[in-house]
Amino acid sequence: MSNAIEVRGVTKRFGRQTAVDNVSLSVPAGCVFALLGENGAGKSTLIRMLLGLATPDAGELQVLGRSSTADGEMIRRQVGYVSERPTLYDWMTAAEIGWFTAGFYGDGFESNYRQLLASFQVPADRKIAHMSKGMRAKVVLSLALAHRPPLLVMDEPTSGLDTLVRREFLESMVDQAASGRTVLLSSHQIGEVERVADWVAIMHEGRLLELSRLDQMKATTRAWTVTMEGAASAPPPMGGAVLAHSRHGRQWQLLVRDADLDVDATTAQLMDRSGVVAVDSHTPSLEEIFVARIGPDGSPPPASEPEPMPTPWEDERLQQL
Ligand SMILES: Nc1ncnc2c1ncn2[C@@H]1O[C@H](COP(=O)(O)OP(=O)(O)OP(=O)(O)O)[C@@H](O)[C@H]1O
Repeated sequence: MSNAIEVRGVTKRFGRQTAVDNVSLSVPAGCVFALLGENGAGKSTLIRMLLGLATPDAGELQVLGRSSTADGEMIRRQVGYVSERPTLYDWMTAAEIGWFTAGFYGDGFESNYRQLLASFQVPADRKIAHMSKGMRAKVVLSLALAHRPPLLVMDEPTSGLDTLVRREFLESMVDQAASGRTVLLSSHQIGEVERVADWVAIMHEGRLLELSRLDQMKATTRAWTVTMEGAASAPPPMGGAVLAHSRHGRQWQLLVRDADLDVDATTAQLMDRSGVVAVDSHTPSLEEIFVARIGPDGSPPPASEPEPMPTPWEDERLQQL
């Protein structure tokens, strides 16, 4: 199993601001990998370094086996990139932009591009200036895919699009991954990312807080509601790491990470404790996990640090793929 992207100990500073702080991660080939984080978390800076558009102060980045610092131009030729603020020539039609861009790529670009436009139902003879945001986004995606890149990198591709177009866009990401392409997606749309991502990394103030397969993250994390007889001043003790806790009257709400999670046994143990009258639990959404890790107002999480999740290169199951 090869990795499409390798990032090792990467730091990037702008003056006194550390935009990316000692980040290491791997993106396995053929998956949809989502980079989540609030504004200013460092996602775009990391993506720009991967594509050789910014230089790290420390660490190494590799994309498709090439060094981002030494081979940035070659990487940008191989990768399909949708930037946060893509620019298109407004006075061109969709077809003219394809013809223009084809000059930078090899044979087949223009016919692939025309097919992609047709599949997204974008009229080739329409001027960019006369298109909706959603239609422009589809032109940008068609341009990024027309040279059939093995890796598609998208920085907030769905921001500003309406729900239906966002959904269509993200579903096409899953199709891309199903056809063997790797997709790196940076996004604020946590609910939608949850529907498409295989792997999730959560960044906060330049640091990587979570890195895991999404299914593994959800299988090892549980949201508990424990109702007490009276207002207890401390939450009930839990096995595993408490990512966040809060109290509402007689109820404690806890988000707990436990690699050896046994819901029935934990429920029974909690019910056995004096003062506990009811225990309820559910698998948390990615958004609940995100908020617990980042803190509701962007502040650091209040409770104990969780065990780090296995990194892609340590995850035995992944190595067997
Ligand atoms: N060229 C630059 N010069 C100075 N500071 C920068 C520069 N680029 C980014 N930063 C700062 O680095 C930090 C990380 O920014 P970055 O754009 O990477 O975050 P982000 O996670 O992509 O946020 P957003 O989702 O808002 O785009 C921010 O504090 C930002 O202001």
